[in-house]
Amino acid sequence: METSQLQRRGGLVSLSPSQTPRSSDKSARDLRSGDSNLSNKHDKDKGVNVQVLLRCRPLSEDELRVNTPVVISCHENRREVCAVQNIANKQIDRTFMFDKVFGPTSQQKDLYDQAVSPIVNEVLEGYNCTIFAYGQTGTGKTYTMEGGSRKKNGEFPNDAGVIPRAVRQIFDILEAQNAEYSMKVTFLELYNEEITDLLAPEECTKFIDDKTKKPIALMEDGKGGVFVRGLEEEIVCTANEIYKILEKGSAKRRTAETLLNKQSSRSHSIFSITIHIKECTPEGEEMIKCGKLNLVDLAGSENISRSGAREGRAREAGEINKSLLTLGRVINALVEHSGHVPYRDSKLTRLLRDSLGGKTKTCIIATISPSIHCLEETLSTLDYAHRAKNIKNKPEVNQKMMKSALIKDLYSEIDRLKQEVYAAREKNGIYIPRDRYLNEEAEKKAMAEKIERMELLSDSKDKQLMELQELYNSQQLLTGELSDKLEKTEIKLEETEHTLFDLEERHRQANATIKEKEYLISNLLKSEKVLVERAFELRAELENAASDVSSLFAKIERKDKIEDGNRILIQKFQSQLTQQLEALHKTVAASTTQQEQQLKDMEEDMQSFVSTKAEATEDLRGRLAKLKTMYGSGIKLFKGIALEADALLNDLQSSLYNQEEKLTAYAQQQREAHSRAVETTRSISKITVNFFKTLDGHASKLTEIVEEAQTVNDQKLSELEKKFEECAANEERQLLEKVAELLASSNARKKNLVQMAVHGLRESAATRTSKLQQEMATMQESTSSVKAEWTVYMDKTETHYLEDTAAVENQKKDLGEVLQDCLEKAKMGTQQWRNAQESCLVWKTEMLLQWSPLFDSLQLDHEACGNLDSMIVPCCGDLRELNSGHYHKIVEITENAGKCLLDEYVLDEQSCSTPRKRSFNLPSMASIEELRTPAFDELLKSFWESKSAKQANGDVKHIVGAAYEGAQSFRDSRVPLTAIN
Ligand SMILES: Nc1ncnc2c1ncn2[C@@H]1O[C@H](COP(=O)(O)OP(=O)(O)OP(=O)(O)O)[C@@H](O)[C@H]1O
Repeated sequence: METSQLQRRGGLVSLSPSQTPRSSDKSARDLRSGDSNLSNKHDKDKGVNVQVLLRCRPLSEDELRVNTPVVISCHENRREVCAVQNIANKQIDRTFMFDKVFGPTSQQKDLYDQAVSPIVNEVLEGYNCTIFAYGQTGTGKTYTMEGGSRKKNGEFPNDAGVIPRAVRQIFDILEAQNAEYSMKVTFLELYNEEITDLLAPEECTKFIDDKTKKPIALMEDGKGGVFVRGLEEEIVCTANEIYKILEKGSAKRRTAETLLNKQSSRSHSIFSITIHIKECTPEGEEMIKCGKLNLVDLAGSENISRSGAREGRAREAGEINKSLLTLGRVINALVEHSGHVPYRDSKLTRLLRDSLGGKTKTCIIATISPSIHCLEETLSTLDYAHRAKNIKNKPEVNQKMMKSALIKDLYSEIDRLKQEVYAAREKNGIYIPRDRYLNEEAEKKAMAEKIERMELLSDSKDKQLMELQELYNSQQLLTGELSDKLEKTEIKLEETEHTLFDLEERHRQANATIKEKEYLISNLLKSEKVLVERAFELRAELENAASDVSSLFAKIERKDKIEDGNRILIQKFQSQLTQQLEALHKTVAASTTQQEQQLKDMEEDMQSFVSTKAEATEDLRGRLAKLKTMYGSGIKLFKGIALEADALLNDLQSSLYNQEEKLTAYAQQQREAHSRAVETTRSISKITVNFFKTLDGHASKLTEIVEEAQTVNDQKLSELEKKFEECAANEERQLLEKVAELLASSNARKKNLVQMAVHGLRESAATRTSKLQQEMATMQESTSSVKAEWTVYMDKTETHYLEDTAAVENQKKDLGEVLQDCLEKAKMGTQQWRNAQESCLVWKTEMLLQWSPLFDSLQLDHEACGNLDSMIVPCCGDLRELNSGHYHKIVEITENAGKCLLDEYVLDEQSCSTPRKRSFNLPSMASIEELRTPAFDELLKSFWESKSAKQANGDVKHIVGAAYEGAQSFRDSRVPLTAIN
């Protein structure tokens, strides 16, 4: 009954609802128990470190689905957490040690039993304890503090968090102890630096978002503590009541869906349980023990961009982060023992002031995610929590109050309130009890003094305010400018973000391109290597080709040398030919001159002969005329003349025969000489033609060699070109198309180079060949022209020769004709002479017949054969007969048609038969008269006088009898006489 009364009265405890029961309370100080004093002193002296637990949640289903890598490993036994970090491709492990570590597989119960349960016990011992969860959004703070699901059908769920478990434990202990207690709970929310009472009645909460509604103020109690004015305190008697309150309060909490948590708490929440427990001292005195448990669920620290917070949510996140930042700064200051701890910078730190560096026992549960995507925040949380470990609190157990004192306090309070109510009800004015009035007056006085001081302070503060106002204004302006700038900067930032995004995209693309390029480059390097190898091979091939080309050049040089030798040979041959031709020319000219000379001589001879003959003929004519005259003048003379004429004619005939023989011999000689010359010329011509043929053969061979060499050259060059093209094609095929652009130029250059070289070689070879061919053509032309000239010359020479021969033949023919004419004429003369002789003989015979006595009386003096008296000349055929004196010869020369005929009549004196007649043709002579010339006589005379004539003995076949005086003219005559029969 008493317990329930206490419980019911719990809300009347003088501590303000949010006010932490403070061990330093003046009223309570005297009521401290001796035990508590001891333990408090111990804690006070040493200080107790804030207990830091670490909890790592398991990967969510979504994370498991996408196989999110885990970078956190928890070693619960070693109380270590290891974060695997990858910086600049280097794996760096960071290990943090905490008071307790709970891995992803840890259960709510484990955490509670190991870490929270002892704290709850301490609360029941009279300590103020705070448990708060800190960590990145979505890492399980709410899950840890409140739990996953609510109690169903009265069963306590496995995933129930710290708060329900603590509530249950408290009630379980209190019930087990059968203690008298009162318990009250408060549940507030700190959202955007505004405190909201989550347990306020509905009417109030529906205006919670109303901006005009004054928010709940956080007040200083003047003793270093803070309290929330007007915060609802719910007095609870059972655990279920608390659960309901919790449910109701939690439902009111501001949550929102973020990228990292579907139901993210956007505010800090503080759930406080204050317990007053009645205790009895051994002396039987009733004491009241007070303990308070603050269960704080902080909003998650978050990366705004990663959590996807925008606009309002971004501001939220900003505020959350701001309060957490202040919390961090407070922790830092406490750890570093800085003089100033910036509790006042945020409401969160003001509310938690006693829990951090104060007299409260504090436990921080740091929650983290094992995902690689949260590593940055996880490390920050780990750093943060690890640092917080060093915060030292000086926990003090709350002073126990005697129940009577407490009741007394409460009664006085009630009285005060009653008097106030009474005064207010009875009087129109203000009525307060005298004591109170006095007290208040004193307080007023003190207050007035204070106010005075405050006013002075206020004045100075006003001044300061004015200054600050000015400063504020200027700052405002500055802020305006800055906000403009900020806006611009934000716009710029946005643009920069866009640009950055683009740049990142580009960077990504560039990276991809770089990778591609790297791949390409590696391929390129490979192909380059292959190319280099190929280039080496090609170089070797080129060197071979170069050596081929040089050997080709050497061949061409050799060929040039051969050609030069050929040229020299041709030149030599030309010079030799020219010499030979000159010699031939000279020979021909000499032979021509010789021929001409011979012809000249012949002409001269002929002329002399003709002239001689003409002279002789003239002489003969003269003689014949004389003979005629002589004939006419006397018979005596006739005989002599006839004889003379006969002799003359015979002489003439013989000389003519001689001349004919000589002429024939000369003609023969000429013919032979000519035929020899012709033969020589022919042989020379043959040799020359042969030489030209050989030359032609050589030239054609040379052309063939040149052509062969050119074909070989061409073949080799085309092979080289083909090889090179094949190589190039292979290389090109081997290379990627992308490399082709790079290589195309080098290939083209190489190709051009080789083509140019090949072209140049070809051109030079072609020019050389064409030059050679030209030379050959020129040589052939000159040879053919020389040949043609030679042929023309030969033809001309032959024609000339033929013409000359024909002319000679003609001349010979003419000569022959002239000779024949002469002979005929001589014959005619002889015939005429014979006729004349015959007629003479006839006449003589007649004469003999008539004048036989005359003949008988004629004494032939053979010794004096030249006797002009002798009319009968001995016969040329038989001198012995003549010498015998038995024969008499009568010569008769007749002339008929210009031809002389000499008839010889031989008379045998002894038989006196008819005289034998022999006829001879004489060279032509006009008349028998001509025989009687002094030359003829002289001829005969010399004839008779010469020994040879005397010793002739029959060798002399023709003797022309003539007058002694005419013999001389026939002596040199070479015209032979021809016997007719
Ligand atoms: N240890 C755990 N075991 C199983 N599930 C967990 C655990 N911790 C967290 N979760 C789950 O993770 C999700 C997010 O947890 P919770 O809402 O508690 O995160 P939070 O830190 O409170 O986030 P916020 O700061 O945004 O409020 C919840 O669905 C919760 O069930």
